[in-house]
Amino acid sequence: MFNPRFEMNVQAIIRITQIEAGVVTEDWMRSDGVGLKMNHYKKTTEREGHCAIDVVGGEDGDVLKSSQSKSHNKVATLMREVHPIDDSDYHEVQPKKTNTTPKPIPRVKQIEEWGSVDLFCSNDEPTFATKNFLYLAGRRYKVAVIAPNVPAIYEAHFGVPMAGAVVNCVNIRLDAPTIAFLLGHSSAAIVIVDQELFSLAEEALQILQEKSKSGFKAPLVIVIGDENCDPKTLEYALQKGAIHYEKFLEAGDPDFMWKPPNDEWQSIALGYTSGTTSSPKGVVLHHRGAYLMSLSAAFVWGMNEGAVYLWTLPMFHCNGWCYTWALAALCGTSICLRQVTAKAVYSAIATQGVTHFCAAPVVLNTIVNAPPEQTILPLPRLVHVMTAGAAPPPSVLAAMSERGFRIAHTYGLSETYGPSTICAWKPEWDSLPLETQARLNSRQGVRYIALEGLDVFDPKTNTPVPSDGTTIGEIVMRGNAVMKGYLKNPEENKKVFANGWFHSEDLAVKHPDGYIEIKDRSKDIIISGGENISSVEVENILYRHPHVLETSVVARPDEKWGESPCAFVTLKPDVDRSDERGLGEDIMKFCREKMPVFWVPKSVIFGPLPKTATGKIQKNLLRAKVKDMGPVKRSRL
Ligand SMILES: Nc1ncnc2c1ncn2[C@@H]1O[C@H](COP(=O)(O)OP(=O)(O)OP(=O)(O)O)[C@@H](O)[C@H]1O
Repeated sequence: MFNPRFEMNVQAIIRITQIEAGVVTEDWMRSDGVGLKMNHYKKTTEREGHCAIDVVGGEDGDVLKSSQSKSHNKVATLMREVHPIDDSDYHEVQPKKTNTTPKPIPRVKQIEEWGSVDLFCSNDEPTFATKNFLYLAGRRYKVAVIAPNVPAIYEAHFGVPMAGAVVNCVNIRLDAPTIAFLLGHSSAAIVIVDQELFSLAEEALQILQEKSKSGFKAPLVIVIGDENCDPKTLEYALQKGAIHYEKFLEAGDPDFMWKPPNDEWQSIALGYTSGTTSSPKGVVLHHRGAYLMSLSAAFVWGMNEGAVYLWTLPMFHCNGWCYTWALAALCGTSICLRQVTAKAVYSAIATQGVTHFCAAPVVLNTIVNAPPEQTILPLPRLVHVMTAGAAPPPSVLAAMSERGFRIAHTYGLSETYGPSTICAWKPEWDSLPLETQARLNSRQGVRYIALEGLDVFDPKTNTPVPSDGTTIGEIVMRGNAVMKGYLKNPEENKKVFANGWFHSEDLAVKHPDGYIEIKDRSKDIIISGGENISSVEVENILYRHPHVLETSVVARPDEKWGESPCAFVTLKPDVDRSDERGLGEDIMKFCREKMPVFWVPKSVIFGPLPKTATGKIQKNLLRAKVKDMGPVKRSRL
């Protein structure tokens, strides 16, 4: 098998709970129960103000809602009769038997009743419906969460796995047909949805029902209310038969004692890739990986107890790179942002004592280009920023450092629980010029501590490339911090785990100091006249042009050279756009001075760049656009 099974009897979530609870009270020693976890939460909150969950909203980043002891255990309670997940889709472990005795319930009658009204459970008595539904759902259920960064999605990261279920946080920027596909593919038994996104979920479920023809089992729908949102969306959801999230919690049993997973290999989370290069694939993560990655997420960043973390990174993206669980382990405070703007980020830093946040490079670009009246500089304290998701241009890293942010650059994928490498800072870099520091820090770096193996392989020989900084190969990983596999996708699993390694499809070089540097994704590399051009390197140079706010370079078909670079550029707001042709020529001239001539983009197109919810530029859409434009006709080179 691709991921070695380990014999140590480690139970991920329990360990995390132990860390939280172990520092606080002897109570914990008596049991691993959730009730005691909550005791801990309560005590810590009262004593030290930790573990609070605040919602910061609006343009101003004001705290809108504070929630200090939400009942993860109650969520878990409601799901207690469910057996462990059957993972037979992707490995051979036999499902474990539960030792709870199922209650006799009128199975058929209930299923019919639930299927009948507006797709949702319409039972007048939510408690009854919920408990019974979960029993009926059996042991193969997943709980989908469709929500921005609000406290409920954080809570779901605990309540759902503690119930033995798998949490599937859905990208909220997807359209209804794609969400319908995901819900159908994962067979979500429960959908927890933010009131603002209820109509989207409703549309998705309608599509799913139509497509399913027969055998459609309507999931139970739970709606998260938020007093800061339009009350009409909540009323509408409730009218449609959705259960109010708070009522759902109230219906739980506070004395419920949760059970650890029987096997550390049991699934904890399902997340779909963002689909920037292909259709979304369901990445299944296990408890052991989540546990190890949560601890190393804190460790590599030198995060201490009591960190104040701003949720700029969506929790639906690789479970917030495992910082959801890491923050609980550290008794950290989570500041949630419904919408990320530069103003809200600076405001939260000023008013909430933020010490850490994670963000894709495009978010950093927004922060450095924020109008001066929105910024709070100098920063009131050192703010640590972790960036990943795309290659950060050195110019953006330098600008962030100038503003007093300390950047940790990491690289990884949904398939590796988020980060797999970190560009570990070397003391000797301290004395280097800022630009050199930024260039060194823009390399992807060295293996994360939780990951057993990471290398750059020659794709033909499957052996490591030399550490010469020039030979390009594919980044491969293996070990605990690699997913179990893609859900219901044996073909892809076979492909990505060929030769006992996970194949990332990212192309990189290894430098003599062992640090890796990504040159491109294999699908993004531009092949012009037989020569490889790294779109990342062309972009990094374009980012140095004074008028360029954002850029992305893709291959355009070229009659003479096969492909040639085409640059999409968003100009800074203060640039005079009356002569776009002149601006394009100026950019090409700038490129000619700074890069080999065959790298120079032959077309420059101005406009906003399409992005995913995680801030990734959607090169697939740009490629489709250049395809429509047709090939470059007469190449002068
Ligand atoms: N620091 C980084 N530098 C360069 N590229 C990065 C960095 N971090 C992440 N990436 C890119 O992001 C990819 C992982 O993204 P993610 O798992 O979010 O989904 P996706 O790969 O965009 O979705 P899909 O596989 O459907 O295209 C990596 O394979 C890599 O190409």
